[in-house]
Amino acid sequence: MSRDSKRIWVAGHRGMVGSAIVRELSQGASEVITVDRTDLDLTDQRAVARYVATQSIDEIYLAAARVGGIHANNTYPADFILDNLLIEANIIKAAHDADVNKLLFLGSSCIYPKNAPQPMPEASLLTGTLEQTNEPYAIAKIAGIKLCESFNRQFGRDYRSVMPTNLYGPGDNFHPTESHVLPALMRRFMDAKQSGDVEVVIWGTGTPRREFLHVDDMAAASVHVMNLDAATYTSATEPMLSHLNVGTGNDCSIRELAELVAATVGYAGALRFDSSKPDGTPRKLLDVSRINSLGWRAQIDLADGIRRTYDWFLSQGVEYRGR
Ligand SMILES: NC(=O)C1=CN([C@@H]2O[C@H](COP(=O)(O)OP(=O)(O)OC[C@H]3O[C@@H](n4cnc5c(N)ncnc54)[C@H](OP(=O)(O)O)[C@@H]3O)[C@@H](O)[C@H]2O)C=CC1
Ligand SMILES: C[C@H]1O[C@H](OP(=O)(O)OP(=O)(O)OC[C@H]2O[C@@H](n3cnc4c(=O)[nH]c(N)nc43)[C@H](O)[C@@H]2O)[C@@H](O)[C@@H](O)C1=O
Repeated sequence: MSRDSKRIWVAGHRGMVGSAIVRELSQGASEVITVDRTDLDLTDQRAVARYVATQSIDEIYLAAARVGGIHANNTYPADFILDNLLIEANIIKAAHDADVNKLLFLGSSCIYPKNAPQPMPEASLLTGTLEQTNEPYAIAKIAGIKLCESFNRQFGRDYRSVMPTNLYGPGDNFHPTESHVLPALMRRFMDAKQSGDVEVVIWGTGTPRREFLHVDDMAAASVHVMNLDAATYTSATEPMLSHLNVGTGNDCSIRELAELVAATVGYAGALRFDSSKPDGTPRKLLDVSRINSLGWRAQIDLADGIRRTYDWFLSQGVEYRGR
């Protein structure tokens, strides 16, 4: 079958990353297929098997997951481990059974040990203990990598994995407590500006460091990795036979991020750090030398990405909290 006639399923197409992957793929000649959660619950093994068996799929982008920030992960650990294990196991098994040979699994940089060397190379996987606030989610994501790796080893499949750093952009979740830091602060600063509040509370000490990648860069990286020829991907991921990091290679402190978001929103009040809230991992910066050497590099600078995200957020109307 020629590449032009590929039929590609994007699982999680309504999410921030899935919708960006759909936008990216729509620029090419492939046929992109999607199915709403109301028609297919991805935690339902039989339903997923039926769907994949009947769709003549060539490739799958597995961007569906239960996702949330530090508070959501810490509050709903059972949901985060169980839903993610079910979704990835159901889709990967259904893909294999239906002879879908190519799949891209999206993991997360939280798979690496809490005190991994910085920047964190792919080889630091399983070399130490995980951050407590998201251990259940991280274990599910590690299981996803190992599912792909194991189907490759046992059955010769071409199931690839990418480990994104912290992402942001259009389609993000702006919920006040369940979201990630960047959209949470964007909304909080906007609300504070509108109501004239003299200070805004930021969780934790402000000292943890994070790396932020715009979701359009993530979508471009996903398609880039999926389209590498098999020999290139395999040699790039050795000796793990599994995953590639995706990030910018730069990080900043939460305080610096907060200052940047406040400036973008135009909030001029004070920042108060609430150290009774968890900081999570002290630093999460990915070593992106492998993916860079394969011809992909992040394009969107953080200040520009935050500005674009804010413009998009404003365009959604004041009630928008997420999907
Ligand atoms: N956001 C981030 O900072 C990061 C994300 N990632 C990874 O990237 C991937 C995408 O994340 P992101 O786009 O941010 O997450 P979102 O929450 O924006 O999207 C997740 C998608 O999964 C779908 N989904 C969840 N559960 C089910 C289910 N039971 N049945 C059907 N569909 C379901 C959701 O459907 P619906 O919209 O209908 O609810 C949604 O479309 C995930 O694997 C995540 O772990 C990795 C690192 C950082
Ligand atoms: C993508 C990644 O996302 C989560 O891990 P995280 O990197 O800790 O991401 P976060 O965005 O939630 O927090 C980053 C930092 O920011 C601080 N912070 C300040 N104020 C707010 C705030 O208002 N909301 C949030 N969420 N954090 C805040 C917060 O205390 C922390 O120090 C996991 O789900 C993990 O599993 C995962 O994969």
